[in-house]
Amino acid sequence: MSSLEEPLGLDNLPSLSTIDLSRRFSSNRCSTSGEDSGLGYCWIEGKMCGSFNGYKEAFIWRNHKRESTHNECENRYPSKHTTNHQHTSYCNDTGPRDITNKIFKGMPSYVKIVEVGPRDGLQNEKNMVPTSVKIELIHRLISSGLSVVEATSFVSPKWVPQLADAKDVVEAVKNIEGARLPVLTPNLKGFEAAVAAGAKEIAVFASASESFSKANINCTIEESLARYRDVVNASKKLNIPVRGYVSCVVGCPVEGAISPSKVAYVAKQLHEMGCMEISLGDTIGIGTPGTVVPMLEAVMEVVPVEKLAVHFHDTYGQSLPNILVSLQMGISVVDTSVAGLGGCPYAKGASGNVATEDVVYMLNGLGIKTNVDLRKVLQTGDFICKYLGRQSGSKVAVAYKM
Ligand SMILES: CC(C)(COP(=O)([O-])OP(=O)([O-])OC[C@H]1O[C@@H](n2cnc3c(N)ncnc32)[C@H](O)[C@@H]1OP(=O)([O-])[O-])[C@@H](O)C(=O)NCCC(=O)NCCSC(=O)C[C@@](C)(O)CC(=O)[O-]
Repeated sequence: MSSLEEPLGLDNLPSLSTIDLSRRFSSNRCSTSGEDSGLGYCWIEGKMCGSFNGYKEAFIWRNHKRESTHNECENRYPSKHTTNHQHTSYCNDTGPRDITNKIFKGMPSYVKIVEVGPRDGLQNEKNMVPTSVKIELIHRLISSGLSVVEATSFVSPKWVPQLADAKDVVEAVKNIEGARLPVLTPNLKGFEAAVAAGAKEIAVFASASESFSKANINCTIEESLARYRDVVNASKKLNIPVRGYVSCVVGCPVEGAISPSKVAYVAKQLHEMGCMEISLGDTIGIGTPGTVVPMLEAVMEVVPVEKLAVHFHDTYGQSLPNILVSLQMGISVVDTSVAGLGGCPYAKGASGNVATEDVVYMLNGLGIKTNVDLRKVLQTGDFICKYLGRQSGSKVAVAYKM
Protein backbone atom coordinates (compact mmCIF):
# COMPACT_ATOMS: atom_id res chain seq x y z
CA MET A 1 0.00 0.00 0.00
CA SER A 2 1.50 3.36 -0.96
CA SER A 3 1.38 6.23 1.46
CA LEU A 4 -1.31 7.82 -0.70
CA GLU A 5 -3.49 4.80 -0.21
CA GLU A 6 -3.04 4.67 3.52
CA PRO A 7 -6.12 5.67 5.46
CA LEU A 8 -5.96 8.85 7.43
CA GLY A 9 -5.64 8.74 11.17
CA LEU A 10 -8.21 10.57 13.24
CA ASP A 11 -5.87 13.51 13.61
CA ASN A 12 -5.69 13.82 9.85
CA LEU A 13 -9.34 13.52 9.00
CA PRO A 14 -10.17 16.02 6.28
CA SER A 15 -11.64 19.19 7.64
CA LEU A 16 -12.45 22.63 6.38
CA SER A 17 -8.91 23.71 6.83
CA THR A 18 -7.54 20.93 4.62
CA ILE A 19 -9.80 19.72 1.83
CA ASP A 20 -11.83 22.86 1.57
CA LEU A 21 -8.86 25.05 0.93
CA SER A 22 -7.99 23.24 -2.24
CA ARG A 23 -11.51 23.21 -3.58
CA ARG A 24 -12.88 26.49 -2.44
CA PHE A 25 -10.00 28.57 -3.61
CA SER A 26 -9.50 26.87 -6.90
CA SER A 27 -11.90 29.39 -8.41
CA ASN A 28 -10.09 32.28 -6.74
CA ARG A 29 -13.42 33.70 -5.67
CA CYS A 30 -12.89 34.12 -1.99
CA SER A 31 -10.81 37.03 -0.91
CA THR A 32 -9.78 38.31 2.48
CA SER A 33 -11.95 41.33 1.79
CA GLY A 34 -14.89 39.04 2.52
CA GLU A 35 -16.34 38.92 -0.95
CA ASP A 36 -19.17 36.43 -0.91
CA SER A 37 -18.32 33.85 -3.46
CA GLY A 38 -21.76 32.33 -3.22
CA LEU A 39 -20.06 29.09 -2.36
CA GLY A 40 -20.74 29.45 1.30
CA TYR A 41 -18.15 30.15 3.83
CA CYS A 42 -14.57 29.95 2.86
CA TRP A 43 -11.67 29.47 5.17
CA ILE A 44 -8.34 31.12 4.94
CA GLU A 45 -5.96 29.92 7.60
CA GLY A 46 -8.85 29.27 9.92
CA LYS A 47 -10.63 32.57 9.26
CA MET A 48 -13.99 32.66 7.64
CA CYS A 49 -14.92 34.92 4.80
CA GLY A 50 -18.03 35.15 2.71
CA SER A 51 -21.27 33.76 3.96
CA PHE A 52 -23.37 30.74 3.39
CA ASN A 53 -26.72 31.14 1.75
CA GLY A 54 -29.36 30.11 4.24
CA TYR A 55 -31.87 27.53 3.21
CA LYS A 56 -34.48 30.23 2.76
CA GLU A 57 -32.65 31.02 -0.43
CA ALA A 58 -32.62 27.37 -1.21
CA PHE A 59 -32.09 26.37 -4.73
CA ILE A 60 -35.41 24.72 -5.45
CA TRP A 61 -35.23 22.52 -8.48
CA ARG A 62 -38.56 23.54 -9.84
CA ASN A 63 -37.30 27.13 -9.86
CA HIS A 64 -34.77 25.98 -12.34
CA LYS A 65 -37.49 25.25 -14.77
CA ARG A 66 -39.00 28.65 -14.24
CA GLU A 67 -35.66 30.37 -14.48
CA SER A 68 -34.67 28.55 -17.59
CA THR A 69 -37.69 29.83 -19.48
CA HIS A 70 -36.45 33.37 -18.92
CA ASN A 71 -33.01 32.37 -19.80
CA GLU A 72 -31.13 32.84 -22.96
CA CYS A 73 -30.18 29.20 -22.88
CA GLU A 74 -32.81 26.47 -22.79
CA ASN A 75 -30.30 23.79 -21.95
CA ARG A 76 -28.81 25.62 -19.04
CA TYR A 77 -30.11 23.25 -16.41
CA PRO A 78 -30.45 19.53 -16.46
CA SER A 79 -33.98 18.46 -17.27
CA LYS A 80 -35.53 16.84 -14.25
CA HIS A 81 -37.01 13.73 -15.78
CA THR A 82 -35.08 12.98 -18.93
CA THR A 83 -32.57 10.32 -18.14
CA ASN A 84 -30.78 10.66 -21.46
CA HIS A 85 -30.10 14.31 -20.86
CA GLN A 86 -26.49 15.31 -21.25
CA HIS A 87 -25.60 16.89 -17.94
CA THR A 88 -22.69 18.66 -19.52
CA SER A 89 -24.85 20.64 -21.90
CA TYR A 90 -24.36 24.01 -20.33
CA CYS A 91 -24.32 27.24 -22.26
CA ASN A 92 -21.05 28.36 -23.68
CA ASP A 93 -21.18 31.40 -21.41
CA THR A 94 -21.43 29.28 -18.26
CA GLY A 95 -18.01 28.71 -16.83
CA PRO A 96 -16.94 26.31 -14.10
CA ARG A 97 -17.44 29.08 -11.57
CA ASP A 98 -21.15 29.38 -12.37
CA ILE A 99 -21.57 25.65 -12.29
CA THR A 100 -19.87 25.51 -8.90
CA ASN A 101 -22.14 28.28 -7.65
CA LYS A 102 -25.18 26.34 -8.75
CA ILE A 103 -24.01 23.21 -7.03
CA PHE A 104 -23.45 24.91 -3.68
CA LYS A 105 -25.95 27.77 -3.73
CA GLY A 106 -28.89 26.21 -1.94
CA MET A 107 -26.93 24.23 0.61
CA PRO A 108 -27.86 24.86 4.23
CA SER A 109 -25.15 26.18 6.53
CA TYR A 110 -26.26 23.83 9.31
CA VAL A 111 -27.73 20.35 9.12
CA LYS A 112 -29.60 18.80 12.00
CA ILE A 113 -28.77 15.14 12.23
CA VAL A 114 -31.45 12.90 13.70
CA GLU A 115 -29.72 9.81 15.02
CA VAL A 116 -31.99 6.79 14.71
CA GLY A 117 -29.50 4.06 15.66
CA PRO A 118 -31.00 3.01 19.01
CA ARG A 119 -34.42 2.59 17.38
CA ASP A 120 -34.16 1.91 13.64
CA GLY A 121 -30.68 0.50 14.13
CA LEU A 122 -31.54 -2.04 16.80
CA GLN A 123 -35.12 -2.99 15.90
CA ASN A 124 -33.93 -5.59 13.42
CA GLU A 125 -31.15 -7.22 15.45
CA LYS A 126 -31.33 -11.00 15.57
CA ASN A 127 -30.14 -11.15 19.15
CA MET A 128 -31.65 -9.07 21.90
CA VAL A 129 -29.46 -6.15 22.88
CA PRO A 130 -29.51 -5.69 26.66
CA THR A 131 -31.23 -2.56 27.93
CA SER A 132 -28.00 -1.42 29.61
CA VAL A 133 -26.18 -1.45 26.24
CA LYS A 134 -28.97 0.59 24.62
CA ILE A 135 -28.79 3.13 27.42
CA GLU A 136 -25.00 3.35 27.14
CA LEU A 137 -25.34 3.79 23.37
CA ILE A 138 -27.78 6.67 23.81
CA HIS A 139 -25.47 8.36 26.33
CA ARG A 140 -22.50 8.05 23.99
CA LEU A 141 -24.43 9.37 21.00
CA ILE A 142 -25.54 12.42 22.94
CA SER A 143 -21.96 12.99 24.13
CA SER A 144 -20.94 13.03 20.46
CA GLY A 145 -22.99 16.19 20.00
CA LEU A 146 -26.08 14.62 18.47
CA SER A 147 -29.01 16.78 19.52
CA VAL A 148 -31.79 14.37 18.52
CA VAL A 149 -31.49 10.66 19.27
CA GLU A 150 -34.50 8.47 18.54
CA ALA A 151 -34.47 6.23 21.59
CA THR A 152 -36.89 3.36 20.98
CA SER A 153 -40.44 2.40 19.91
CA PHE A 154 -43.58 1.78 21.92
CA VAL A 155 -44.88 -0.84 19.50
CA SER A 156 -46.29 -4.28 20.11
CA PRO A 157 -43.58 -6.53 21.60
CA LYS A 158 -45.12 -9.34 19.58
CA TRP A 159 -44.25 -7.43 16.41
CA VAL A 160 -40.87 -6.04 17.45
CA PRO A 161 -39.55 -7.99 20.42
CA GLN A 162 -36.16 -6.25 20.12
CA LEU A 163 -37.69 -3.05 21.54
CA ALA A 164 -39.87 -4.64 24.22
CA ASP A 165 -37.82 -2.80 26.86
CA ALA A 166 -38.95 0.64 25.61
CA LYS A 167 -40.29 1.67 29.01
CA ASP A 168 -37.01 0.85 30.79
CA VAL A 169 -34.95 2.64 28.15
CA VAL A 170 -37.02 5.82 28.33
CA GLU A 171 -37.11 5.84 32.11
CA ALA A 172 -33.33 5.61 32.18
CA VAL A 173 -32.65 8.40 29.68
CA LYS A 174 -35.58 10.78 30.08
CA ASN A 175 -33.70 13.26 32.24
CA ILE A 176 -30.62 13.58 30.07
CA GLU A 177 -30.16 17.20 29.18
CA GLY A 178 -29.01 18.67 25.91
CA ALA A 179 -30.78 16.29 23.57
CA ARG A 180 -34.25 15.39 22.41
CA LEU A 181 -35.17 11.72 22.60
CA PRO A 182 -38.23 10.97 20.47
CA VAL A 183 -39.85 7.52 20.45
CA LEU A 184 -42.05 5.83 17.86
CA THR A 185 -45.71 5.24 18.67
CA PRO A 186 -48.07 3.44 16.25
CA ASN A 187 -51.31 4.18 18.14
CA LEU A 188 -52.81 5.72 21.27
CA LYS A 189 -51.79 2.72 23.33
CA GLY A 190 -48.16 3.30 22.42
CA PHE A 191 -48.52 7.05 22.93
CA GLU A 192 -49.93 6.61 26.43
CA ALA A 193 -47.21 4.15 27.39
CA ALA A 194 -44.54 6.48 26.04
CA VAL A 195 -45.87 9.46 27.97
CA ALA A 196 -46.18 7.40 31.16
CA ALA A 197 -42.54 6.38 30.82
CA GLY A 198 -41.49 10.02 30.46
CA ALA A 199 -41.11 10.53 26.70
CA LYS A 200 -41.23 14.21 25.74
CA GLU A 201 -41.36 13.79 22.00
CA ILE A 202 -42.86 11.15 19.74
CA ALA A 203 -42.99 10.04 16.13
CA VAL A 204 -45.77 8.40 14.15
CA PHE A 205 -45.02 6.34 11.06
CA ALA A 206 -47.22 6.07 8.01
CA SER A 207 -46.38 4.64 4.62
CA ALA A 208 -46.83 5.70 1.02
CA SER A 209 -47.36 2.05 0.13
CA GLU A 210 -50.62 0.31 0.98
CA SER A 211 -48.97 -3.11 1.11
CA PHE A 212 -46.18 -1.95 3.37
CA SER A 213 -48.65 -0.21 5.68
CA LYS A 214 -50.48 -3.52 6.15
CA ALA A 215 -47.27 -5.50 6.62
CA ASN A 216 -45.78 -3.02 9.06
CA ILE A 217 -48.68 -1.77 11.15
CA ASN A 218 -51.52 -4.05 10.10
CA CYS A 219 -53.81 -1.36 8.71
CA THR A 220 -54.44 0.65 5.57
CA ILE A 221 -52.89 4.05 4.96
CA GLU A 222 -56.19 5.79 5.71
CA GLU A 223 -56.67 3.80 8.93
CA SER A 224 -53.17 4.70 10.01
CA LEU A 225 -53.79 8.39 9.31
CA ALA A 226 -56.97 8.25 11.40
CA ARG A 227 -55.00 6.67 14.28
CA TYR A 228 -52.29 9.28 13.97
CA ARG A 229 -54.83 12.10 14.09
CA ASP A 230 -55.90 10.75 17.48
CA VAL A 231 -52.28 10.51 18.60
CA VAL A 232 -51.44 14.02 17.40
CA ASN A 233 -54.55 15.47 19.05
CA ALA A 234 -53.63 13.79 22.33
CA SER A 235 -50.07 15.04 22.06
CA LYS A 236 -51.20 18.61 21.39
CA LYS A 237 -52.97 18.64 24.76
CA LEU A 238 -49.67 17.76 26.43
CA ASN A 239 -47.53 20.00 24.23
CA ILE A 240 -45.64 17.01 22.96
CA PRO A 241 -44.08 17.52 19.54
CA VAL A 242 -44.80 14.83 16.96
CA ARG A 243 -42.63 13.89 14.02
CA GLY A 244 -44.27 12.09 11.11
CA TYR A 245 -42.56 9.46 8.99
CA VAL A 246 -43.55 8.45 5.50
CA SER A 247 -41.94 5.15 4.54
CA CYS A 248 -41.43 3.61 1.09
CA VAL A 249 -41.11 7.04 -0.51
CA VAL A 250 -39.42 5.66 -3.61
CA GLY A 251 -40.32 2.01 -3.63
CA CYS A 252 -41.97 -0.76 -1.68
CA PRO A 253 -40.74 -4.34 -1.24
CA VAL A 254 -44.16 -5.60 -2.40
CA GLU A 255 -45.52 -2.99 -4.81
CA GLY A 256 -42.31 -1.81 -6.45
CA ALA A 257 -42.15 1.83 -7.53
CA ILE A 258 -44.23 4.29 -5.54
CA SER A 259 -45.43 7.44 -7.24
CA PRO A 260 -44.31 10.82 -5.88
CA SER A 261 -47.94 11.93 -5.68
CA LYS A 262 -48.72 9.18 -3.15
CA VAL A 263 -45.80 10.28 -1.01
CA ALA A 264 -46.90 13.90 -1.26
CA TYR A 265 -50.43 12.93 -0.22
CA VAL A 266 -49.33 11.14 2.95
CA ALA A 267 -46.77 13.82 3.82
CA LYS A 268 -49.43 16.53 3.42
CA GLN A 269 -51.84 14.64 5.68
CA LEU A 270 -49.21 14.30 8.39
CA HIS A 271 -48.25 17.95 8.06
CA GLU A 272 -51.83 19.14 8.19
CA MET A 273 -52.68 17.09 11.24
CA GLY A 274 -49.87 18.87 13.09
CA CYS A 275 -46.63 16.91 12.73
CA MET A 276 -43.81 19.38 13.23
CA GLU A 277 -41.45 17.56 10.88
CA ILE A 278 -41.98 15.00 8.13
CA SER A 279 -39.24 12.48 7.54
CA LEU A 280 -39.25 10.87 4.10
CA GLY A 281 -37.95 7.33 4.30
CA ASP A 282 -36.51 5.30 1.47
CA THR A 283 -37.15 2.20 3.55
CA ILE A 284 -35.55 -0.30 1.20
CA GLY A 285 -32.83 2.01 -0.05
CA ILE A 286 -33.54 1.72 -3.75
CA GLY A 287 -33.71 5.43 -4.57
CA THR A 288 -31.19 7.29 -6.66
CA PRO A 289 -31.05 11.04 -7.24
CA GLY A 290 -33.07 10.30 -10.38
CA THR A 291 -36.05 9.11 -8.33
CA VAL A 292 -35.45 11.09 -5.15
CA VAL A 293 -35.52 14.51 -6.85
CA PRO A 294 -39.01 14.12 -8.41
CA MET A 295 -40.30 12.67 -5.13
CA LEU A 296 -38.95 15.66 -3.17
CA GLU A 297 -40.31 18.04 -5.76
CA ALA A 298 -43.80 16.60 -5.31
CA VAL A 299 -43.60 16.75 -1.51
CA MET A 300 -42.20 20.27 -1.51
CA GLU A 301 -45.28 21.40 -3.43
CA VAL A 302 -47.40 20.59 -0.37
CA VAL A 303 -45.12 20.72 2.68
CA PRO A 304 -42.65 23.58 3.36
CA VAL A 305 -39.06 22.48 2.82
CA GLU A 306 -38.04 23.55 6.34
CA LYS A 307 -40.42 20.91 7.72
CA LEU A 308 -38.84 18.07 5.76
CA ALA A 309 -36.22 15.52 6.68
CA VAL A 310 -34.73 12.69 4.62
CA HIS A 311 -34.17 9.15 5.83
CA PHE A 312 -32.14 6.91 3.55
CA HIS A 313 -31.24 3.27 3.87
CA ASP A 314 -28.05 2.34 2.10
CA THR A 315 -29.02 -0.96 0.46
CA TYR A 316 -27.68 0.11 -2.94
CA GLY A 317 -25.07 2.55 -1.70
CA GLN A 318 -27.08 5.57 -2.88
CA SER A 319 -27.60 7.37 0.40
CA LEU A 320 -24.87 9.97 0.14
CA PRO A 321 -25.76 11.16 -3.38
CA ASN A 322 -29.39 11.17 -2.33
CA ILE A 323 -28.56 13.28 0.70
CA LEU A 324 -26.48 15.62 -1.43
CA VAL A 325 -29.35 16.33 -3.83
CA SER A 326 -31.70 16.75 -0.87
CA LEU A 327 -29.37 19.40 0.56
CA GLN A 328 -29.20 21.11 -2.82
CA MET A 329 -32.98 21.24 -2.76
CA GLY A 330 -32.86 23.01 0.61
CA ILE A 331 -33.46 20.18 3.08
CA SER A 332 -31.50 20.58 6.27
CA VAL A 333 -32.56 17.62 8.43
CA VAL A 334 -31.00 14.22 7.79
CA ASP A 335 -31.66 10.93 9.62
CA THR A 336 -28.66 8.69 10.17
CA SER A 337 -27.69 5.65 12.19
CA VAL A 338 -24.35 5.13 13.91
CA ALA A 339 -22.23 2.46 12.19
CA GLY A 340 -24.97 2.16 9.57
CA LEU A 341 -27.02 -0.08 11.85
CA GLY A 342 -30.55 -0.84 10.86
CA GLY A 343 -33.17 -2.34 8.67
CA CYS A 344 -36.88 -2.79 8.97
CA PRO A 345 -38.19 -6.14 10.18
CA TYR A 346 -41.09 -5.81 7.75
CA ALA A 347 -39.05 -4.78 4.71
CA LYS A 348 -37.13 -7.81 3.52
CA GLY A 349 -33.73 -6.99 2.14
CA ALA A 350 -33.63 -3.50 3.60
CA SER A 351 -30.13 -2.89 4.86
CA GLY A 352 -28.92 -0.39 7.40
CA ASN A 353 -29.51 3.31 7.46
CA VAL A 354 -26.87 5.61 6.09
CA ALA A 355 -24.06 5.76 8.65
CA THR A 356 -23.86 8.82 10.86
CA GLU A 357 -20.08 8.83 10.51
CA ASP A 358 -20.27 8.96 6.69
CA VAL A 359 -22.80 11.78 6.66
CA VAL A 360 -20.86 13.85 9.19
CA TYR A 361 -17.69 13.29 7.16
CA MET A 362 -19.40 14.48 3.98
CA LEU A 363 -20.97 17.49 5.69
CA ASN A 364 -17.63 18.43 7.24
CA GLY A 365 -16.13 18.29 3.77
CA LEU A 366 -18.86 20.58 2.47
CA GLY A 367 -18.26 23.03 5.31
CA ILE A 368 -21.75 22.42 6.68
CA LYS A 369 -22.04 22.54 10.45
CA THR A 370 -23.56 19.69 12.43
CA ASN A 371 -22.09 20.23 15.90
CA VAL A 372 -21.31 16.52 15.87
CA ASP A 373 -17.85 15.35 16.88
CA LEU A 374 -16.84 12.80 14.25
CA ARG A 375 -14.19 11.30 16.47
CA LYS A 376 -16.70 10.59 19.21
CA VAL A 377 -19.27 9.12 16.81
CA LEU A 378 -16.56 6.82 15.46
CA GLN A 379 -15.81 5.69 18.99
CA THR A 380 -19.52 5.16 19.63
CA GLY A 381 -19.82 3.12 16.44
CA ASP A 382 -16.86 1.07 17.59
CA PHE A 383 -18.56 0.50 20.93
CA ILE A 384 -21.79 -0.84 19.45
CA CYS A 385 -20.06 -2.87 16.70
CA LYS A 386 -17.83 -4.55 19.26
CA TYR A 387 -20.89 -5.40 21.28
CA LEU A 388 -22.73 -6.79 18.23
CA GLY A 389 -19.58 -8.56 17.04
CA ARG A 390 -19.60 -7.17 13.53
CA GLN A 391 -17.84 -4.74 11.26
CA SER A 392 -19.18 -1.21 11.01
CA GLY A 393 -21.44 -0.32 8.10
CA SER A 394 -19.70 3.04 7.95
CA LYS A 395 -17.12 3.45 5.19
CA VAL A 396 -15.41 6.15 7.22
CA ALA A 397 -15.14 3.86 10.23
CA VAL A 398 -13.71 1.05 8.10
CA ALA A 399 -11.22 3.40 6.42
CA TYR A 400 -10.11 4.76 9.74
CA LYS A 401 -9.51 1.26 11.12
CA MET A 402 -7.62 -0.12 8.10
C1 LIG B 1 -49.42 -1.25 15.17
C2 LIG B 1 -49.50 -2.62 15.79
C3 LIG B 1 -49.49 -2.53 17.28
C4 LIG B 1 -50.80 -3.23 15.33
O1 LIG B 1 -50.81 -4.60 15.64
P1 LIG B 1 -52.18 -5.42 15.72
O2 LIG B 1 -51.82 -6.83 15.98
O3 LIG B 1 -53.00 -5.10 14.53
O4 LIG B 1 -52.81 -4.67 16.96
P2 LIG B 1 -53.93 -5.04 17.97
O5 LIG B 1 -54.59 -3.74 18.33
O6 LIG B 1 -54.77 -6.16 17.45
O7 LIG B 1 -53.09 -5.55 19.21
C5 LIG B 1 -52.37 -6.74 19.21
C6 LIG B 1 -51.61 -6.86 20.51
O8 LIG B 1 -50.62 -5.83 20.55
C7 LIG B 1 -50.87 -5.00 21.67
N1 LIG B 1 -50.53 -3.63 21.28
C8 LIG B 1 -51.17 -2.85 20.41
N2 LIG B 1 -50.52 -1.69 20.31
C9 LIG B 1 -49.48 -1.74 21.16
C10 LIG B 1 -48.46 -0.80 21.50
N3 LIG B 1 -48.38 0.38 20.93
N4 LIG B 1 -47.56 -1.18 22.40
C11 LIG B 1 -47.60 -2.39 22.96
N5 LIG B 1 -48.54 -3.31 22.68
C12 LIG B 1 -49.49 -2.97 21.79
C13 LIG B 1 -52.31 -5.17 22.00
O9 LIG B 1 -52.57 -4.84 23.33
C14 LIG B 1 -52.50 -6.64 21.72
O10 LIG B 1 -51.94 -7.38 22.76
P3 LIG B 1 -52.60 -8.81 23.21
O11 LIG B 1 -53.98 -8.49 23.58
O12 LIG B 1 -52.52 -9.69 21.96
O13 LIG B 1 -51.70 -9.23 24.31
C15 LIG B 1 -48.34 -3.53 15.32
O14 LIG B 1 -48.49 -3.77 13.96
C16 LIG B 1 -47.00 -2.93 15.56
O15 LIG B 1 -46.59 -2.77 16.70
N6 LIG B 1 -46.26 -2.57 14.48
C17 LIG B 1 -44.99 -1.90 14.59
C18 LIG B 1 -44.01 -2.49 13.63
C19 LIG B 1 -42.75 -1.70 13.63
O16 LIG B 1 -42.34 -1.13 14.62
N7 LIG B 1 -42.07 -1.70 12.47
C20 LIG B 1 -40.84 -1.02 12.28
C21 LIG B 1 -41.08 0.44 12.15
S1 LIG B 1 -39.89 1.11 11.04
C22 LIG B 1 -40.78 1.95 9.85
O17 LIG B 1 -41.96 1.89 9.85
C23 LIG B 1 -40.03 2.73 8.84
C24 LIG B 1 -39.27 3.93 9.38
C25 LIG B 1 -40.08 4.76 10.35
O18 LIG B 1 -38.09 3.52 10.03
C26 LIG B 1 -38.87 4.84 8.21
C27 LIG B 1 -38.07 4.12 7.12
O19 LIG B 1 -37.13 3.38 7.45
O20 LIG B 1 -38.36 4.36 5.96
